[in-house]
Amino acid sequence: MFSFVAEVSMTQPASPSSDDSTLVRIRGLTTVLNGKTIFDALDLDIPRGKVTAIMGPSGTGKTTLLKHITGQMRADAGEIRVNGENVAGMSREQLYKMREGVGYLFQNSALLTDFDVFENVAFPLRQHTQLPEVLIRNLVLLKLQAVGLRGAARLMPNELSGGMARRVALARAIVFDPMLILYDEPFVGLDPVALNQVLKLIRTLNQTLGITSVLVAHELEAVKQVADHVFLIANGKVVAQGDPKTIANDGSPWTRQFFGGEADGPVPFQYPAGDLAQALGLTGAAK
Ligand SMILES: Nc1ncnc2c1ncn2[C@@H]1O[C@H](COP(=O)(O)OP(=O)(O)OP(=O)(O)O)[C@@H](O)[C@H]1O
Repeated sequence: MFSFVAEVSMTQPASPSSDDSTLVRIRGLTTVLNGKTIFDALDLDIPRGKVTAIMGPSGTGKTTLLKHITGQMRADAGEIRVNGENVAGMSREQLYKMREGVGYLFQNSALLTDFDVFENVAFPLRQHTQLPEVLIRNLVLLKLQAVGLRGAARLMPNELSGGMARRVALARAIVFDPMLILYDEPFVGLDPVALNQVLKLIRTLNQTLGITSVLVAHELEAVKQVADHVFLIANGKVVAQGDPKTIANDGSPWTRQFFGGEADGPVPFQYPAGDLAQALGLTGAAK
């Protein structure tokens, strides 16, 4: 389970190999799941203090990549450095501390249904600190103010719209001022107004709190508005990258298929499978 808290751990000195402009450095990442190669010597740098979008066809490994970054899933080979520290080389305690510096926003918001908005945001503070009640109250109200929902503090999750729920989850994810926020499909199911509010919020938080943001998303128009840089991943590698406003027009078969929504192209429609006739027991049978 990811921690929502973030504190001092990410401020530890980075190793000499870390580059100040890169918060997450991925080299030669190789992952094979159930015999399928998900990442094939993937190299990728996530710039510090920017909004980076990870895009790619369904099943290409975007969520898996987020799990590798937090050490929730181990790769078969390669290296991931977060703030200069090698994730694979971390002890359980170091990993736990590193995760404390990461806010994670799930697609479904994952609010605790029996707690009101205030208590949802207060939850990580109560779980991980011994702060006095007055300080908890002030921290929670400030985070709710940041997402525009201080007035909704006493509402229950079932009284919130989808967009509001996502903003509450965001307030909770930033309650300890993380250095890195990972958003897994933050735009799914939002109406245009809520979508614009969430986009504005991601941008504002990124700028005002100096957070590094990584988002996995399929919506190119939304990504164009919020991201500084896009990585398009397919077949286990980065197949295109760049400024979101220009990447869609680079003319490569990958971007044409992915951003143009073409059914046919480098991404096969069929998940890899054996011979159909054999699977149906028809091999050798008369036609
Ligand atoms: N724990 C696991 N064990 C085995 N296979 C897994 C595991 N997690 C994911 N996979 C497989 O890895 C591949 C990548 O999954 P992942 O969820 O990372 O893709 P994604 O790009 O996020 O997809 P989507 O856009 O549809 O959400 C899929 O083929 C999936 O079936």
